[in-house]
Amino acid sequence: MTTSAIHRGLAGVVVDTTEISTVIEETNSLTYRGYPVQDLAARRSFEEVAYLLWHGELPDADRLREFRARERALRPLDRSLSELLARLPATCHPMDVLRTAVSLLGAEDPAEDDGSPAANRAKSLALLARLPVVVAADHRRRRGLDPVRPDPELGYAENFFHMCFGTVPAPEVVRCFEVSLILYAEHSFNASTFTARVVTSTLSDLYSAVTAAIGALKGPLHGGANEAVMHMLEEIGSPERAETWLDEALAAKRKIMGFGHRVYKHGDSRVPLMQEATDRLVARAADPEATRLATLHAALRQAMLSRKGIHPNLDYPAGLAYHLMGFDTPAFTPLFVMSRITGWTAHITEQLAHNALIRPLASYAGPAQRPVPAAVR
Ligand SMILES: CC(=O)SCCNC(=O)CCNC(=O)[C@H](O)C(C)(C)COP(=O)(O)OP(=O)(O)OC[C@H]1O[C@@H](n2cnc3c(N)ncnc32)[C@H](O)[C@@H]1OP(=O)(O)O
Ligand SMILES: O=C([O-])CC(=O)C(=O)O
Repeated sequence: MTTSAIHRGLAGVVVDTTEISTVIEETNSLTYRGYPVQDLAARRSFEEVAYLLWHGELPDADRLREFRARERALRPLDRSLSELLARLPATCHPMDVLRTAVSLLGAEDPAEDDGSPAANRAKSLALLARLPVVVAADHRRRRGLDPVRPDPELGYAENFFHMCFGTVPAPEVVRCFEVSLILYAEHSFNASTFTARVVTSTLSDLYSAVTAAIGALKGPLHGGANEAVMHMLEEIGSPERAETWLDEALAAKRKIMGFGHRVYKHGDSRVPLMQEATDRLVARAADPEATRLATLHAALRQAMLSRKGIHPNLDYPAGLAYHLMGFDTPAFTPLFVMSRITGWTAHITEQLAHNALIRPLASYAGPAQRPVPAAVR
């Protein structure tokens, strides 16, 4: 079948409506359920933002208390998941660990899968509570350390540091992490969210949609870029090499990780806030290595702008921030998952509420119809 217009990568194609968030390219702005994300990041916790994305409104004090209590109670992992984690090869990428863990959680979920909004919200909350436990246990496993149990006295972000490192850093560091979680939570029909919606549109289950979304986020053109940014900074090595490295990389037609965006062409609305938070981490560290990395980071950003006029996306400052917080580079994209699970699952619910099977057309470019030759004997 031929079609008149082909939109490779679905660029510029509007495929559905959504009430969850909007990215306004012209004004470099992003709102979640109508609220500017910068204001949410300045005034609200990640748990409140998760509630907002799922329920459409911010929680009042009672609802927030109940939501937090339920999230904390759901954190502990079943033995089977802990055993599975221990059995995976140490070389397994943390995104593969997470994808496998979600698959197992789906296989073991005893809940009747009626796909109702209430059932899906309960599964979403369980994933929100448990994914950090998996990410932290895997982070420690790769360092040869035993897992640290979740602490129900600690908030979402603090508990995650506690499970990764056995301690909770200064409040400014926790806040910087929470800002990253809020900024990463939701971004309309990006590739991984769209993947989740495609899977959901076949009336498959929530775990299948999330497993597929993790696979889509892993790629370096999407969420995998935050990890790739750190590898790139390590490859460049020093601020003095930034310009020469960039010229060579562009001449070799390499994509520069953490730069460019399908929707924002004049800068990612989330970058200024994340960059400020990262700058605060650098100042706090007061460490020559952190200063050197930050200088290199700024030099590459400047060079990319002057050579190509291309701005950084959220993965650029987030990658450096996660490094400065002490996380291992391969764990950066799983941190993105811990946040985006909120957006993905909000979209799964929305897709189901007004479902239409997602099935585009293709313009055929293969050989014309021809007879099948006789079988070879
Ligand atoms: C949270 C997120 O997922 S944000 C995105 C994270 N991904 C990255 O950082 C990976 C690097 N960036 C990229 O590969 C791209 O910018 C994408 C995939 C994000 C967006 O791609 P598209 O919307 O398809 O932009 P497109 O590829 O058409 O780029 C337009 C032009 O800018 C160039 N360009 C865009 N981004 C980059 C980049 N990071 N490095 C070098 N050149 C780039 C393209 O080569 C193209 O140039 P051309 O017109 O001479 O061919
Ligand atoms: O919107 C996109 O295409 C990618 C992105 O920034 C995100 O998912 O946060």
